[in-house]
Amino acid sequence: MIKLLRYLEKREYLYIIACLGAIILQVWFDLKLPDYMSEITTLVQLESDIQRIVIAGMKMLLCGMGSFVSAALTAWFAARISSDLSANVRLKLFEKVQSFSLTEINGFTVPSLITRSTNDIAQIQSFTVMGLQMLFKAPIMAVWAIVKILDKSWQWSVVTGIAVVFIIIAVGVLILLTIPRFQFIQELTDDLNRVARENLTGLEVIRSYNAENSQEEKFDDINRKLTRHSLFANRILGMQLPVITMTMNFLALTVYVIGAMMIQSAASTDKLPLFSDMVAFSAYAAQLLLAFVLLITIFLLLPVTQVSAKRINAVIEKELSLQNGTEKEAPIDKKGKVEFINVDFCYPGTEKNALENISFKAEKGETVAIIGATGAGKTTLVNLIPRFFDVTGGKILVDGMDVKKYDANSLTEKIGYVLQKAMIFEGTLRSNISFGKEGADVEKAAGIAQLTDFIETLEDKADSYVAQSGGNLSGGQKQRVAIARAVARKPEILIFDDSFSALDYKTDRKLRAMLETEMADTTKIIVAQRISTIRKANRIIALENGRIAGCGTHDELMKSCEVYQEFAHSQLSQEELAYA
Ligand SMILES: Nc1ncnc2c1ncn2[C@@H]1O[C@H](COP(=O)(O)OP(=O)(O)OP(=O)(O)O)[C@@H](O)[C@H]1O
Repeated sequence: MIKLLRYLEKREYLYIIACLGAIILQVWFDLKLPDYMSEITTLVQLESDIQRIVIAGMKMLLCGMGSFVSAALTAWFAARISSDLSANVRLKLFEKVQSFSLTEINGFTVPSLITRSTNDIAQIQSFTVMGLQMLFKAPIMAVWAIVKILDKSWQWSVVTGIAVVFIIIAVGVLILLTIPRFQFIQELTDDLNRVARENLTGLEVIRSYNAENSQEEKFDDINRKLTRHSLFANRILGMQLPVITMTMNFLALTVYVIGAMMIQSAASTDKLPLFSDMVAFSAYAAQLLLAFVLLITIFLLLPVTQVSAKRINAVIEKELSLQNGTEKEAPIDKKGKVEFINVDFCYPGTEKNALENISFKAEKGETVAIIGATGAGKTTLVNLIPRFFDVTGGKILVDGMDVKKYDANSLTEKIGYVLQKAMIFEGTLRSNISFGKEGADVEKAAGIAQLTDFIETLEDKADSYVAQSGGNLSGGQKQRVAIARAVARKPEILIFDDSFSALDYKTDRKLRAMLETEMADTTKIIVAQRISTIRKANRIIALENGRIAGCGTHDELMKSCEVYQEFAHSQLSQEELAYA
């Protein structure tokens, strides 16, 4: 938690000082108030002038108002500081996650990164807002109140001491009983979110398989557990206030009983000061108890917050597995050239190489295709070019320079990557196509990606609204938007990871023809399952279990590569080849 405080800025430290000032003021007002109570009691007993009583009453009222104003100021400053701190931490976390490679993201997992950026930060924020008020106020209040009561009577001090010990134990036990439950509740909430999310995203599948009942059972099971544990935790926690009130009442009663006995046996001149002291003492004792309740609450909540702080720090301090290079450009002008030299790759945490001894070249403007069975390593291979992962053996050169030497932005600037699953952002078709490239020629890119006909049917053309994840687009439209986005960057290298699979044969053919003419100088690396898509490639790499089974043109592979022949024969009977 302390580590996170480094994200406070100068302005917030000033707020902390102001907050501290407001707290001291509030404690002063709170503890000054019983003095006037005692004064009024004495004045009433002595049947003094009503004016003096009113003045003392006014002072008491002012103390009450002063306490209210300083408490409000404390809350204002605390809210400001905690909001600023969480905003700074959230930004830091976001920036760090942006710099992660897939290794780190897979290591933490996406749901966990989301929870850390939301729930864990919310926990820090609520602890800070509470902590700032309690952590400062409680010790000041406790010490001040002890100083005030010590010179009164040792009998009163002893019963107050007993009440303090009792309340520390009672509140402590109650909180300790509930903390593990709350941690469990957090896990169950995650589970509930997971099932609810699965339900919403898989609605069509659930309906078409009549699986509503089994989904409902899953939900019901977690929901029941959550309700049971929440009920237990809240019932226990609900006991806290009655225990505190009961202890305070008992303390007040005992102070009055002891006071009554002391007054009875005191000399008549001491009776009145003793009575006033008793009134003031019970008010101080109540404040002292409250201070300890605050302290114990904050100390017991600290471990839970500590867990959140550790989870956040783990992300912020995570060492990047990919070190960014410094070179912006390769020393020799070989634009668009990609070369794999004896590349091996093994996923973190696995033992078997996903790729082994991969070597091939793609010259500027060439089309190199990669084909292979499911799990052969096609996606893994193309993911290594923009450095989503680093090779574990051999090297990859882009424009003649090792990809590890490039500054990350300079490398990605050269590459237009279309993922297997098209990623669409909420916005417009235009914002999606020009994504990451201001001033991109959206209409031209849309033309190459065979989107123009579709755009023309829309009322707002390229400025038409696109829902989150492309919810209002078809699979093929999404893929074409993603292709247009990659093309709009005018990259040196275009990578298509099975990006034509959702297109009909005719659109696929037209799109490839446009790529050949309009992007003639761009190197194209195409992962595909259809022979028709890659038949005309300059080079085709047939992958089998992470190794190259054959490399050459379609005709060469048809003669020499068994893996490729199997692919071709399985598709020859289909219309596909005829369209190629
Ligand atoms: N993040 C990962 N961690 C561990 N192993 C992985 C990971 N991603 C893929 N693999 C494994 O690496 C191998 C190659 O996977 P890859 O996704 O590259 O195959 P692919 O040829 O693209 O398959 P498909 O055509 O089905 O997309 C598979 O055995 C897969 O299980």
